[in-house]
Amino acid sequence: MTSATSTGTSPSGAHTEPWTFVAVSSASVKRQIRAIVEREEEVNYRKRMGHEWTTVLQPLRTSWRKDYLTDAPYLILVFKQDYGVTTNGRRKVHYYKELSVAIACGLLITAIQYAGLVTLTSTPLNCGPALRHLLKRPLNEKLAILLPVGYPAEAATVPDLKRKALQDILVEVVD
Ligand SMILES: N[C@@H](Cc1ccc(O)c(I)c1)C(=O)O
Repeated sequence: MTSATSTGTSPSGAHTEPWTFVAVSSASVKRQIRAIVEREEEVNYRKRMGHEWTTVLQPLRTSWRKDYLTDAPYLILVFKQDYGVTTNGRRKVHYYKELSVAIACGLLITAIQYAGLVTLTSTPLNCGPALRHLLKRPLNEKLAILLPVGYPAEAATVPDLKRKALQDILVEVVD
């Protein structure tokens, strides 16, 4: 809850706040989300993604099986609002909506981490409409990301990812 509050302070194009955060703790809804995601991801991994994509993911040990969707106490689904609707029913343009939602997701991930919890950035391919429907979200909302949130399992391991060196990511322009 606190994480969503801090994320709601995120900057957005023309301050249109083009996001909706859906926090799911219901075990039965989490089960339904898992069924939708695993059904699509199995096809993604087996057919749609192709050899190059699945090969590059191998060190990260991802797969179509998503135990975390029912293990995690919370699933936060972030929806991007393609446009807003004013109180008198008119459409409101949402400027820079992709970038605004991406910034908000970054803040949310950071807030979760600062709260002592963990998450992962999951991007259920081709599941947006079914998840939007399940969660009764309106047509102007598109799923941007799904974050399972909780404490790490005792036996959890994470890949030992190396980061690019500072000189490879920072270009300084000085007088
Ligand atoms: N959406 C899939 C596949 C996936 C996974 C990790 C990743 O960095 C990338 I790029 C894609 C999934 O969530 O498993």
